[in-house]
Amino acid sequence: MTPISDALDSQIQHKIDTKTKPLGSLGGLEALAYQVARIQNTLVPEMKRAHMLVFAADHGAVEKGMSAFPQEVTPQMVGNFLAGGAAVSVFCRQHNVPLKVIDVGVKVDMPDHPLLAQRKVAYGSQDFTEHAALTLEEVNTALGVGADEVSNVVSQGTDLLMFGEMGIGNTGVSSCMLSAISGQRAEETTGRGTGLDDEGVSQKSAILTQALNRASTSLNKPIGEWAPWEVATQVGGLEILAMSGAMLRSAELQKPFVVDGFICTVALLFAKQMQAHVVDYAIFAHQSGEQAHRKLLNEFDARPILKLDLRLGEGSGAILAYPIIQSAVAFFNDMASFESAGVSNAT
Ligand SMILES: Cc1cc2ncn([C@H]3O[C@H](COP(=O)(O)O)[C@@H](O)[C@H]3O)c2cc1C
Ligand SMILES: O=C(O)c1cccnc1
Repeated sequence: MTPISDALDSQIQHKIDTKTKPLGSLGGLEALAYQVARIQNTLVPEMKRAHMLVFAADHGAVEKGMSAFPQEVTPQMVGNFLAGGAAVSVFCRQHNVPLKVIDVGVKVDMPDHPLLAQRKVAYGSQDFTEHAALTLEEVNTALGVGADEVSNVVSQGTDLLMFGEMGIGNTGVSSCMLSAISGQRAEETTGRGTGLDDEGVSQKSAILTQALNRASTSLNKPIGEWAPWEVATQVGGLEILAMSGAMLRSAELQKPFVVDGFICTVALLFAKQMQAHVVDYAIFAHQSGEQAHRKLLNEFDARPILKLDLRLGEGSGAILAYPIIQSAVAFFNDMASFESAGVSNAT
């Protein structure tokens, strides 16, 4: 992965600073314009075509009681995305962004649909309280599916990738991956997901602790010290890993991508274990209501665009941030400079 070129850095900053506005007054929008122009390595960036890829999969440990909702909601919601009735479908339609759903591991077969890619790696993961969640081959296949889907979209032409997920139980799987990578206990990383009460959260965190203890014993290593492939096989999820693969390929192809909520940020954390520079291409859409997200964002030094207490996933926060990213590029390209508009600058 080539690091982003710094050749235009001072010209990009100069272009921002000479617009008809007090210095720095467009705040976070300036940082966004700077990031997109740097990634595209141009003083005239484009932000006209974006694509949303939603990865779907199931999780064996859901049967132990990790979510407020039953597993059959995963395929039902995939149907809803395809029919155009889900939140992400509605917002993508509003902004003219094509949506594609990729089945990487839903527990049942999904009927064919023009917006669905049938890329099932397995019929869900194994219950990670009892065994490793995935084989190494499944992990690599899931990473590869995410990467392939991004290559397809990039070959059609795109300025921005957005990723989303659907998989009942995947806030728990994300918390477990976060604990395994960071060494934080499950109590610190577990949240309410789709709406568990306090008792439900304690049960979820006990399940995650059981999975982390089982895997630590089998690897003979404490959490925080596992290799990335150990994290992925022991406690990973197929849609989360597919998003990591998609992020890594976006960065390789020098395309910016939008990180949605907590689950998507954990996918980025995993991708970062493989390639640190992937983070330079990430635009953080929002701070989710899932409790561990704020701290995780701080660790990335991220300044999320929105803070709406969304706790939905699907890529819904990413698509909501899209018009703001477009506005950042629009001001950078189209606003007058003090010189062009004949406006006096600060003395
Ligand atoms: C109707 C419905 C639509 C959703 N859309 C996204 N999610 C979100 O909720 C799930 C994660 O939460 P948990 O870990 O608590 O199961 C994921 O599928 C995520 O995309 C949904 C969940 C439900 C119930
Ligand atoms: O922040 C997220 O990604 C999230 C939170 C709750 C439920 N689903 C997703």
